[in-house]
Amino acid sequence: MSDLLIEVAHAVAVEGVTKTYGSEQQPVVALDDVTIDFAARTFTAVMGPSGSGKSTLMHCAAGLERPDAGIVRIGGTDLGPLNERRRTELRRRQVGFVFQAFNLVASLTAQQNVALPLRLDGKRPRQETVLAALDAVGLGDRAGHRPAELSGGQQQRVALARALVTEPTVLFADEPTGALDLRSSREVLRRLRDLVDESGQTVITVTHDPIVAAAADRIVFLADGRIVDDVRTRMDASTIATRMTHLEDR
Ligand SMILES: Nc1ncnc2c1ncn2[C@@H]1O[C@H](COP(=O)(O)OP(=O)(O)OP(=O)(O)O)[C@@H](O)[C@H]1O
Repeated sequence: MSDLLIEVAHAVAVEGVTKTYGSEQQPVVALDDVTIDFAARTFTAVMGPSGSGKSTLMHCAAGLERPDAGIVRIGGTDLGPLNERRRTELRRRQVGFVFQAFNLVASLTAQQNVALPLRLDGKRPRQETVLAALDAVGLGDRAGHRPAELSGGQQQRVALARALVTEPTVLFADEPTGALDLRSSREVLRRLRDLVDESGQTVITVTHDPIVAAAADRIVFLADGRIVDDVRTRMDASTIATRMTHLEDR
C-alpha cells in the first residue's frame, strides 16, 4: 500500500540511470548513475553546463531513449520491459515534449501540426480544441500558416501547443524559451507555471535562463552526467546565475 502511494506521487522516477555514447575505445558517459524522482504537480528546472547530460536525462526520463542501465518509471509504469509499441502508447497518452528541434511537419499548417498527436492516437480532434491550444500560446491568428511562414519563436510556440493539446500528465521541455523574445518567453513561462498550478500537470524543463529557473519549484544542477545540486526551494534569478557560473568554472 505505501509503495503504491509513493509511486503515484511521482510523475517520473529515474533510478540508477547510466547512458554512454561513443565507442568502446572512446566512451562518452552522458549520464552516470543518476537517481531522481519528479513529484506530480511540480515544476522542475534542469540546469548545467553544455554537455553535462541535461538533454540525455530528458530523453531517457521521457522514454525516448533506453538507458544502458537503470530504471525509468512514468506514472508508476516501468518502461524497461515495454516493447516499442507500448512505450509509444504510454508516451502518447501521458507525455508531452517540446524539444530544441521542433519537429514540426513542414507540409502541414500550424493547426494541422497541433492536431497531429490526437490523430496519431486515433482521435478526431475538434477544431475548437486545436484553436484553443494555439490561442493559449498567442497564435490563434496563425492557424493556417505552415512552419516556413512562421518565425523561429512562433514555430517553438506551435510545438508547445502541440505538446499541450493532449493534456499530458508530464511535459518535458528542452529550452522552451530559447528562441523566444522577452515577451513571448514570459508568456510561455506563465503558461508552464499555470499548467502546474491550475491544471495539476508536471513540468520538467531544461533551461539556461535563470528567470525560467526562478519560476520553478525545484532546480536540479547537472555536471559531468551527475546531479551535483538539488534545490527544492524557490531561488531568485541572480542567485541561480551565480551558481551556474560556479558550475561552469569547475
Ligand atoms: N547521440 C550522441 N552520440 C554521441 N555523443 C552524444 C550523443 N548525445 C549526446 N552525446 C554526448 O553526451 C554528453 C551529454 O550530452 P547532452 O546533449 O545530454 O548535454 P546537455 O547538457 O544537454 O548539453 P547542451 O546544454 O549543450 O545542450 C555530451 O558530451 C555529448 O557530446
